[in-house]
Amino acid sequence: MARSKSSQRWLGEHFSDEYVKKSQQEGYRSRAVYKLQEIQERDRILYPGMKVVDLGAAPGGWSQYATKLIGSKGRIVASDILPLDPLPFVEFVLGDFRDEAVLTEILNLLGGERADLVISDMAPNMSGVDAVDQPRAVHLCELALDMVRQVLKPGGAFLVKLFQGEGSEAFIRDVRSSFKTVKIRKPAASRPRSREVYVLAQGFVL
Ligand SMILES: C[S@@+](CC[C@H](N)C(=O)[O-])C[C@H]1O[C@@H](n2cnc3c(N)ncnc32)[C@H](O)[C@@H]1O
Repeated sequence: MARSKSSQRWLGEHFSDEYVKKSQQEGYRSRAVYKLQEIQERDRILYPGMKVVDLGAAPGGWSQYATKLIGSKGRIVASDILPLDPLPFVEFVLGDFRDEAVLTEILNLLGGERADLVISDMAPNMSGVDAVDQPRAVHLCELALDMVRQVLKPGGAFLVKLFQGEGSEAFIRDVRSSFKTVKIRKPAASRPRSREVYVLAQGFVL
């Protein structure tokens, strides 16, 4: 099958990327793991025994990394539209997180307790047309925030990928209305030319 110039460029960058090589050497399923690792090293959001919800978890790099830090007494409920090859200590819900049934299953797996942390690395399928992609991406973040308000315990934290552009400042203001502190992180593994940043919100106020 013929590949477009942009997909050829993506593949070229992907395979020469130092984080791709590192993830393959270290047995991680994605290069995205180094974004979470850098945030963890700075902000210490993961700790033993905690309950974590990982939205948009496939192929599973973030969940893999999180299980190492939360240990056997912790719990990870991961969810994605795409299937996830099983990971030890990770409970998985297949489906669109916007479906009521997915939310119900996540809540069931949390065993009647709220989560300490929700992480979301979700991104919509990009069309390449900014006027279409940006509102879609921000809307996904808003829906993730709605879900967070239903599953997170008071004092809990939320880490979410956001694309800077139209609507992103309004989303950050919305996050601020429910959390004591909100920080923006741009890890080294996040490609400089990408407008993606991570919003880290801590101290959830119910
Ligand atoms: C960048 S990947 C996540 C990578 C992951 N953090 C890792 O380390 O392996 C984004 C994921 O978001 C998922 N996603 C996008 N929209 C979603 C939705 N509405 N519900 C559930 N998952 C979604 C995609 O299927 C994709 O697997």
